[in-house]
Amino acid sequence: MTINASDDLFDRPDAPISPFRFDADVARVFPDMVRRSVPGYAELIGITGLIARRVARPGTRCYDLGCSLGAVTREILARTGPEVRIVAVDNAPAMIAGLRARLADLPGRERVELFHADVEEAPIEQASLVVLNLTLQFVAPERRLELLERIRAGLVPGGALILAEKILVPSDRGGDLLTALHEDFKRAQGYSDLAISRKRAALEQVLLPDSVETHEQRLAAAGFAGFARWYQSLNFVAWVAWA
Ligand SMILES: Nc1ncnc2c1ncn2[C@@H]1O[C@H](C[S@+](CC[C@H]([NH3+])C(=O)[O-])CC(=O)[O-])[C@@H](O)[C@H]1O
Ligand SMILES: O=C(O)C(=O)Cc1ccccc1
Repeated sequence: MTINASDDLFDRPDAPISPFRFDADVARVFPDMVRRSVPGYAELIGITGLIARRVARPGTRCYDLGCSLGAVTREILARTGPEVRIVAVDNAPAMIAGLRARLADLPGRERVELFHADVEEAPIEQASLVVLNLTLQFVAPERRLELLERIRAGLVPGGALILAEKILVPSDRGGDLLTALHEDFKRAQGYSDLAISRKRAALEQVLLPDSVETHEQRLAAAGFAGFARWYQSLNFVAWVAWA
């Protein structure tokens, strides 16, 4: 599979039908799609690596849940020592296949284990870091707390969860402004109005964002002792939480 094609999926006459799926067409354009759709994506990945450098411990594992093509996995690999293992999980076959191909000639790849699995079924053990980078938003809302509880239970002392999400903004002047600015951002990245509105429709029943308050209440309810919000760009937010 050739990866790194530019994302014109939602402009094509054969544009993906709703609902949005992480299939081979999406995998092919994913790096371009995510970079042009998530403001500050590169920074999000880079700082995740810096957090990994601080919290990853020899003899433990770092989990990249919903790894797609492994941007987080590769960043953790670059920032951690030889005794740290990385477990990358995704339930989309095209993503796992794409990541396997990308790892083939990467130094340190023997530290990475790939799993084609649902994050809700993946065992989480001896974890010094678990990353949910733009993944929890695709898990059924009523099962999100259970997943966070399982993650917390799998963390070693001193371990951390990184959670990054598109957030639900209030329908008020500030929230509407963030939503409009996200569309402006996409337009400035070269997406057409048609592509933007088709993708919005395709994601509607699939990507179900929670508000900042819901996320923070859930982190507390899952038993995390504390958290810090370390990133926001428009309607994208990231936290680090510790057990
Ligand atoms: N239940 C599930 N189980 C396993 N995988 C899942 C599940 N639901 C969705 N996925 C997978 O989660 C990924 C979400 S993309 C993550 C970006 C990446 N983290 C990055 O840092 O580039 C975010 C986005 O596209 O907005 C996709 O690869 C899905 O197949
Ligand atoms: O495009 C969006 O609106 C997003 O929330 C980001 C995104 C990026 C890649 C796949 C799905 C959603």
